[in-house]
Amino acid sequence: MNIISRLLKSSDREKEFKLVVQNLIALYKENKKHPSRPVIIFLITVVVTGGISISYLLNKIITDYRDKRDSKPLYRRSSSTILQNGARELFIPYKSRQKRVIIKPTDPEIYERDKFVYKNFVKNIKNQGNINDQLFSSKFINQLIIIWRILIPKINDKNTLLMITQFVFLILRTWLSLLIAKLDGQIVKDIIGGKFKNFSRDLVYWFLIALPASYTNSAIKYLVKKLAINFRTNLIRYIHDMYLDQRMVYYKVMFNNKSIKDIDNFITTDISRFSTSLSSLFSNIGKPMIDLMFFAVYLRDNLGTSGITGIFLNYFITAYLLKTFTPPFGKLTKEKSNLEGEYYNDHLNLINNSEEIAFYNGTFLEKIKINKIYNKMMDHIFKINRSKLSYNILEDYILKYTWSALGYLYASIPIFLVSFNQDIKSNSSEERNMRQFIVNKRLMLSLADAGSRLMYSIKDISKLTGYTDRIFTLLTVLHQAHASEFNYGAPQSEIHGTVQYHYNGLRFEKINVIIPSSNGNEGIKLINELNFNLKSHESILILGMNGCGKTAIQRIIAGLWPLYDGLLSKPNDDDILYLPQRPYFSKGSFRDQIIYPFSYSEMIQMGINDYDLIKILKEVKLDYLLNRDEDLKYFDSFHEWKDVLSGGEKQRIQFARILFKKPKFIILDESTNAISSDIEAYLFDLLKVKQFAFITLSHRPLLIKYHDYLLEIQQNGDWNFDTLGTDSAIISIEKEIKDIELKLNSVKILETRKMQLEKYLDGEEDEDEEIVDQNLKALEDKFDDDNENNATDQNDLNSSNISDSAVNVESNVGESAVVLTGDQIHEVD
Ligand SMILES: Nc1ncnc2c1ncn2[C@@H]1O[C@H](COP(=O)(O)OP(=O)(O)OP(=O)(O)O)[C@@H](O)[C@H]1O
Repeated sequence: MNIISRLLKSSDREKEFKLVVQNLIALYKENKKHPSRPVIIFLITVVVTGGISISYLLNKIITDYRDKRDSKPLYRRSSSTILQNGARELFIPYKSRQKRVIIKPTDPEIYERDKFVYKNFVKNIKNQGNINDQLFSSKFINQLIIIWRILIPKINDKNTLLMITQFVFLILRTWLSLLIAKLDGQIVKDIIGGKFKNFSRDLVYWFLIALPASYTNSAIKYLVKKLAINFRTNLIRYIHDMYLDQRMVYYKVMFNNKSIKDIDNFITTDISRFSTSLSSLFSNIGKPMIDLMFFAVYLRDNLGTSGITGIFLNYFITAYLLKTFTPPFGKLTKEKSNLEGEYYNDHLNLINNSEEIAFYNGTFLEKIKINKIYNKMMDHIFKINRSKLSYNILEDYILKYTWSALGYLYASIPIFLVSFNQDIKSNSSEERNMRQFIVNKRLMLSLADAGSRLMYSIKDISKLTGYTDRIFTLLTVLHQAHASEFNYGAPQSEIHGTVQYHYNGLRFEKINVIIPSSNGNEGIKLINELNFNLKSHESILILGMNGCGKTAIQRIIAGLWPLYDGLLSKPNDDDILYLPQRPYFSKGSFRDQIIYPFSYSEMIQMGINDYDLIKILKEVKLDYLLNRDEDLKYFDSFHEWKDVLSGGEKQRIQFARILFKKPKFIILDESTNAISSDIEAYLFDLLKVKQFAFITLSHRPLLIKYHDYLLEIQQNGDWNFDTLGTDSAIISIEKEIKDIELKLNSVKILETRKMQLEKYLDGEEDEDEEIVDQNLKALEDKFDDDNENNATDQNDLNSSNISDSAVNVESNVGESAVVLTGDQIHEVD
């Protein structure tokens, strides 16, 4: 009450205020007499870092104790089970127990929402025209903001905690630097003053302070790496969940008209570079910023406002100069990543197709190609280095030398000023000056170091703009291909076919089979208004010349190609098994090849064991493989299966997959052309006996006899549909007779030629040479005629290796101008 009444009187209030100010000034002066209080600061630091370490240790001891108490015997379990909600369940061995980790898939809603964000961004950029992609341009910042949502999806994310912890450590480190600078000055003062006792005490402080200092440094480095890994994992999960889901983006992406080259390189390399670059940028910028603030406040007391203004003016001029002369690192880095990706892919292509290239003797051509891209990459790297050279000279001159000189200048200002003012030189003032100089110099150097690190990070940001742009492009392209209304580059109005699911059969109604266009044009039509209906347990042979569009039908059924028009009725996707022209073999055991695309744990869940697999192998006549190799007996052998198995064996493994999965419908694309005819007949009979409904795509009329219907596709896109019934065997036999006649003819030609050659070599004159020539000509003409009639027949019997008959030979996503079908490749050969 007393105070309040006094406050009410203004004169008293004035007195009171003066008193407070006087007290404060006295306190400040008192404090100035003991400017260095390293002990207190040191103690606080030790308490803070000690507190963190002790709580960490306690936590560890408690969890270790709990682990021991609850420990269960360690047993191996499948490490990746897919739960019903699509989440992955992992069991990770952890100390003496197993840790269960659940990884939830990205919510599909997020993709639907994000799709529009990327779409609008691209639209806006288009409208705004060519935007500068250099440092801090709006494009970079906006791209980063959009990607940021993937890196840190919610505020209370563990990455936010990591960033805050990193921030705390950065402040702690700056604080420790300040402390070390003071202690440094103090030690020099002790030495000059010859105060051994103080010197020894300060040295002990020095060693003690080194403990939290080194801990802090390592902690920051660790946190930067941890954050980079977390960023990468978040991005990769987001991308994998989109790239590898039911919509088969990894396939469709090649039809995106904005497609990118070497998508694999984007996913495997660029994401890692982006994450590292971003997380280290946080500490690269954060630390010098904190340093600048702390040191500037401290130095202001010693150097005065004009000194500190000078320093900052210095910074701004430097930043301006460096920014002006910075080469476009973002663009250069982006281009470098592209070239590195191409170079890597060329090597990958060489390894993947080594046998084929070796047979063709294509080494020289491949070498030229690889060297060419390598040289291009090196030219580019040289260009970057050249542009860096002049920039580095400027950078070094300013940051290393000019700044140090200015640092000395600023650090000496207070000393000279004091000396000029006082003009007295006592021992104690010299000591004080020395101490102050040492402290100022150290802080100035730290300030310069902080400033230069901030300037160096201009280069890092510039590089980050390049990585960000690449990641953003990747995400945009993936979102486009992932959209449910993905239009394969065609105008949206072009795609209006209807797909009906859960149909107990397979029905095509007025479906035009069209090659999707990836450049926004209307696609090329292969088959006109196709109609057919296949019920369960029935079979159909789709016969046609190479490139007429047989595999295209399969692609439409599988949803890889769009349904431009008509109605497609099909069973559930789980009820259909597609056997591609080129069998695929995954990395894994022999068992994994038979049960593909199922996993071992799924096989167990299905109630199937290795004995059942042996039965299956017996049925497809592959059981001899099991006796060949001790490992194979137990299905646990690991090999490069695509190289180890013969063409026919690979195709028979495909039949084993049918017997394992037991689908209702099977689509076989040239799936028996490497199998001997007796086994081929046996396998088709097996399909009939087991009552599978199947569609065979082939150019071999010999297969007619195994089917109920025949769909013949003409070169012009027209087609005929026939019900075969009992006729099938007759038609098939007729075709076979023609085939044998054809072969007989060719043998006759060869025989006649051989006779001619023998006579010629024996030096005999052939009186009837002309007659022989005429006969030969007649035979050859007949051969050509027959051949034309049996055009669809010509390639069948000698196809020995199915792996040669690739469906597509295009290697680079986005370059799908013309794609050769398997047999077109043989023809070109
Ligand atoms: N992604 C693509 N881009 C452009 N054209 C393609 C693409 N895929 C296939 N084609 C073309 O479509 C046509 C039909 O291909 P498809 O694979 O259906 O032939 P096919 O009848 O199965 O031939 P084969 O009997 O040789 O296997 C071919 O001319 C092929 O070059």
